[in-house]
Amino acid sequence: MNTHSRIASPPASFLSLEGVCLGYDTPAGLNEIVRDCSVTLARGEIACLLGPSGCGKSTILRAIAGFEPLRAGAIRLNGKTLATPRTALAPERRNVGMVFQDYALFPHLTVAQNIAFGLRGQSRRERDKCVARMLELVGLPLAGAAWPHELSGGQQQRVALARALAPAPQLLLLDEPFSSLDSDLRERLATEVRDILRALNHTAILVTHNMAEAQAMATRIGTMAPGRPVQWVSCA
Ligand SMILES: Nc1ncnc2c1ncn2[C@@H]1O[C@H](COP(=O)(O)OP(=O)(O)OP(=O)(O)O)[C@@H](O)[C@H]1O
Repeated sequence: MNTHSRIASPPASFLSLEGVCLGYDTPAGLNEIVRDCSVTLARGEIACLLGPSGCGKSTILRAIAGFEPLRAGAIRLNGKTLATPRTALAPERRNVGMVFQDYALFPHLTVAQNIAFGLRGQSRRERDKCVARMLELVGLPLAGAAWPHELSGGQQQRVALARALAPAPQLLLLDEPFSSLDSDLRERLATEVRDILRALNHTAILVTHNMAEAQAMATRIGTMAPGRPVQWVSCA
């Protein structure tokens, strides 16, 4: 018997943060916000960052997206180095999508135009097909012609998710995407978004203050506290 066949191979690394340190320059010197954040995610994992206000959760997402320089460490995605203290791939070349707390839909564009916004390189036909697929995916198949202000908060957040997923990013970053919603809707939408991401085998990092939300969504939870390395636990 081939003994190697009985050895389970470790999950392939899709996203890795390796000893990442982040901070902001102040007149008094560097204000270090994130000290030594390390984690490796396989494709399809959903990681949640939990921690008190101001501990640096959004700073980590911004660094992955390309909007904060690394003070130490490295970030790699699907075999590509996104950032080290000496090199940084431009945000638009990272293939990373983001969803924020306030939806950030363009008010002067319809729902369909919002979703199509990141698809400018494609033909009209391809764009229309992708928009229809995304609307179906987030449960709003008839909302394409609506304006953002005609939708509820939960519907707008679904459109924001559709817009982020439309260009097929390799990684999705969600910064407290449910926090402006009431608690019932918040719970329902968290579960829906988890199911959508699972169906697509999508890798994502979610920032939240809410432990129940993290437990409902995550395969991995990173707990942050000021000045301490991020502590990661795996969820069943
Ligand atoms: N551009 C900036 N320049 C200087 N300091 C900043 C900047 N952005 C954030 N900070 C500081 O970095 C710290 C971490 O901010 P960050 O937004 O990452 O925290 P957070 O954990 O996401 O907080 P919250 O849960 O309130 O959104 C805060 O003390 C904040 O004041």
